[in-house]
Amino acid sequence: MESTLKEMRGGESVLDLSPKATVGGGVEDVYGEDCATEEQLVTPWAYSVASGYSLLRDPHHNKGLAFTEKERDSHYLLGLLPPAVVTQQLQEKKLMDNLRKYQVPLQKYMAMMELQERNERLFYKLLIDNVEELLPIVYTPTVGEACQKYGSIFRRPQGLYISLKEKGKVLDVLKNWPERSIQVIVVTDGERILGLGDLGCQGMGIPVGKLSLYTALGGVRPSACLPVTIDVGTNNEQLLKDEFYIGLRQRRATGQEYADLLHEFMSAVKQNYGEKVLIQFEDFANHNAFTLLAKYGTTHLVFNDDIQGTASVVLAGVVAALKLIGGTLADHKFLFLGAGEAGTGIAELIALEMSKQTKIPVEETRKKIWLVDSKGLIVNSRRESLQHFKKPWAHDHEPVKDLLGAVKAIKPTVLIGSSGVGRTFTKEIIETLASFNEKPLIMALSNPTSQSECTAEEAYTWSQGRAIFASGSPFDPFEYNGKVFVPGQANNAYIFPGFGLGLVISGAIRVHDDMLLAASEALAKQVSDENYNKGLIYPPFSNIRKISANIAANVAAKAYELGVATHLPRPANLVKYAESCMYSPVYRSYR
Ligand SMILES: NC(=O)C1=CN([C@@H]2O[C@H](COP(=O)(O)OP(=O)(O)OC[C@H]3O[C@@H](n4cnc5c(N)ncnc54)[C@H](OP(=O)(O)O)[C@@H]3O)[C@@H](O)[C@H]2O)C=CC1
Ligand SMILES: CC(=O)C(=O)O
Ligand SMILES: [Mg+2]
Repeated sequence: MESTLKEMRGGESVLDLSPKATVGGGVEDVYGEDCATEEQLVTPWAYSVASGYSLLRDPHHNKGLAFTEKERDSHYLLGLLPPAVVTQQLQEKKLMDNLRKYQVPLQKYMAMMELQERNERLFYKLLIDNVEELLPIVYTPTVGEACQKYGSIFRRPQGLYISLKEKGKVLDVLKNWPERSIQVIVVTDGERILGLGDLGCQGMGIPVGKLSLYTALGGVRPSACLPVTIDVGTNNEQLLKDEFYIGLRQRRATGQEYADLLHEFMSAVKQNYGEKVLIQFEDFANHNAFTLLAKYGTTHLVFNDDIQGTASVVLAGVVAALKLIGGTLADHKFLFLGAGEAGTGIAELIALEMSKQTKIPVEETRKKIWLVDSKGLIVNSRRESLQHFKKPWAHDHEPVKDLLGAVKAIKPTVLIGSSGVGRTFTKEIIETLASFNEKPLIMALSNPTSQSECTAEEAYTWSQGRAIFASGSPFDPFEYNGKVFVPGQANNAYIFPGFGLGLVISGAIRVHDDMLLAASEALAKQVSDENYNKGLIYPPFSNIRKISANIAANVAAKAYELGVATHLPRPANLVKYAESCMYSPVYRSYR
């Protein structure tokens, strides 16, 4: 190995092989075979060229019937495939026809997961070309049901499972993952999966789904994506009793035990993959999410999708909606149902943007924003008992016990649902909101569809067709009084793929709030007059790769401006550069 490396570097030895040398990290010697001391244990990695039967079973390289005659001959595939040779387009047509025959969304989900494990490029070709049709399958709402039933539908493991049993060995577990050059990790501990609560280890469906969007929507290579589930147990009694449950059968570890495992994971990731790997926290409960973000925000490239990605997408929707509802951001009054990660994250970014636009301090602009939690309106008299992330929102007001009371008292122009509880925007609430707003903006963000604060039909009907409506999970267009209303999807899926791509292409080492604002601005700019005419405040997902390239470019530009970009020199045209970096699912020809 030493001589090979020496040859590669023109004869100059770059490794310190002295007995003192420690096991190295980073990209040069990720697995430490080269610089380990004689006493240290190493992983016996072997590279081989896939051919024959193993080539057909390798999802990264398998092309099924699309292998050409020449490839079949030179890769020992003769006889292993029937004679027909087809194009990727025909494979796509056949699979879409088959998928459309399934009546049950979960069957479609399972068919898509099987495809991902059988032929990765074809999976991404389908997802990219049919994004609006397949997003509700690989993502919300179906992924929620898949997580609930993950144990029963489990066939082959996807992603990396790190449980309390691996305490002290997390670095070794990372080394078991077959890919070495990782750029994006999405990690969950499964405690707040969408609005479905604690699904423990079965939350794995979320990092897997999010990362498939990183590739399909943002163009990050699949091999650079690593889904991780940290299993510290579950407090979900139903799962603990479920014979098919795939996780640790114990109640959740908390306190120091929890913090230690998370810290070991964060340290091992940095040691193994270096400084520039993006770690996206996903669907952690809020009592851990804010702490983890604050703790690792200064030492790692971390991003909390539920707090920050959601904030960026909602701010973009609100800014775009101003064209329809009128006024500036600071002219509006916001009321949230739900004061957790999503609610307070969005509120803070809106207040920040208002402050930037008006030059009024953020402590003042926050006063335009009100939040309701399970105990009612967040007001000053509750301050002492509030969790830290709610305190900035405790304004002077008498106590109000519920949302209807808050709508009447505050008279918001914008109503945002981030409670995780379905059907909480009742007829009376929407009618009251519509009674003092010509065009109320209603965003029912909670996922999956069952947890949406109201349906599109309810929002349009109860506001007599005046509401501008967007929701976290998709709703079909709805006809009211002869007019078709198209609801937008206010989901962080618009942001995180492009945001992550922007970090990767600039080699950013830290995330900054200004990058969230940059992403938001890029998204809002993509809404066209044609979209506005349909009542949409987001562009269609069918344009998502172009949208992601623009978001990535704006985020990367901000990273360069802030001096946290390490990919130098800065490419002149960042949109073109982002596009040129995107993964294409088209089959490659094999020699
Ligand atoms: N569309 C999108 O892109 C995104 C959507 N979401 C969705 O938002 C929802 C919330 O997520 P997140 O913020 O992380 O969750 P959290 O658990 O952090 O916050 C939930 C908040 O809702 C409040 N709440 C719960 N039940 C009620 C109720 N009956 N009445 C009033 N308030 C209530 C809680 O109150 P208390 O604090 O008193 O317990 C808490 O403040 C989820 O459904 C999630 O799927 C999240 C991220 C992105
Ligand atoms: C969309 C998302 O991240 C959530 O609902 O948690
Ligand atoms: Mg989430």
